[in-house]
Amino acid sequence: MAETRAGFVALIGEPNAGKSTLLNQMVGAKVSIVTHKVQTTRARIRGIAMEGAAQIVFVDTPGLFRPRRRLDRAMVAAAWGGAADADIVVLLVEAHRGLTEGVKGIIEALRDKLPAATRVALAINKIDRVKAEELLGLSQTMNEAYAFERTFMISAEKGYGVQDLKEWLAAELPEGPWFYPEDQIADLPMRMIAAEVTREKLTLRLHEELPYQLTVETERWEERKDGSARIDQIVYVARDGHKGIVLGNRGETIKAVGKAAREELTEFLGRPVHLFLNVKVRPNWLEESERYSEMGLEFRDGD
Ligand SMILES: Nc1nc2c(ncn2[C@@H]2O[C@H](COP(=O)(O)OP(=O)(O)OP(=O)(O)O)[C@@H](O)[C@H]2O)c(=O)[nH]1
Repeated sequence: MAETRAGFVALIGEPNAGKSTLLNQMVGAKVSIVTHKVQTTRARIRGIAMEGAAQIVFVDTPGLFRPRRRLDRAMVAAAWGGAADADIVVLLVEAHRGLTEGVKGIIEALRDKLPAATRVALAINKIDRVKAEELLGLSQTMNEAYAFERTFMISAEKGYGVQDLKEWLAAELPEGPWFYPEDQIADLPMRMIAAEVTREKLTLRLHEELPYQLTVETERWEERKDGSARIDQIVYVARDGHKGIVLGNRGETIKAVGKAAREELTEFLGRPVHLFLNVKVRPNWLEESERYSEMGLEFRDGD
């Protein structure tokens, strides 16, 4: 059997560049649309693609725009954090817009914010919107602005060039075991999305009180015969005191969070959801699993 490979790929680009469309093409599931609704500051998984013996884990980078407000700045910092942790970064630009001010800003940040060794490829998207001769000029202009390791011409919507990009990524990722068993990938995005929804509701409810050291995992997902879904999640906190904050007075905080999350999930899935939240204290979870939790990966002892 061929050597397995696995790694993280960050897709970056201006809003509207086509990141979700490209992801859907490569992952083959409409998962990224949903995650739009959930703005959080951590990098997380947008989707996982298998290509031959390689597992490509796409991490999300919340919009890389020019930040004005403090919150926006924090999100952008987190986005670059996600990119810095990636094995390969792919910058997606729009063929008909070219080297815009926004793209220039991103390129500047590529130099300033990422370790020098970071591998960066360019994907010129929406090539269906321009003439072939314009593309060569654009490719040259872009490569003068930054020394990209490779340049791909694609149309995420029509699927042109997407397979080439995917095969190249697969071949370039480090050798190593997969992060997920192949048969778990199918429902993984849903589990993660569900965890993100709950984490978002906790954030909304707790504001500054929210313990930084908090993570949500979907532990169980059961499809029921009556068409509803039962979802069990664990909210991990690092200290006893944090548990009290998350539960709230007589459990009212966690109840409200559960209700809001259940309503959103019910709407999203289009069927009834029974959501069970359990708050657990696990003092060292952050140290045990830092890289994994930052990436939105589930971490199990002994793995
Ligand atoms: N013509 C053309 N349109 C495309 C292509 N790829 C994406 N689009 C369109 O561009 C728009 C933006 O695509 P998205 O995939 O939502 O872009 P995004 O980068 O995820 O956007 P944000 O979530 O705002 O960051 C959508 O209307 C897509 O249909 C392409 O290859 N050709």
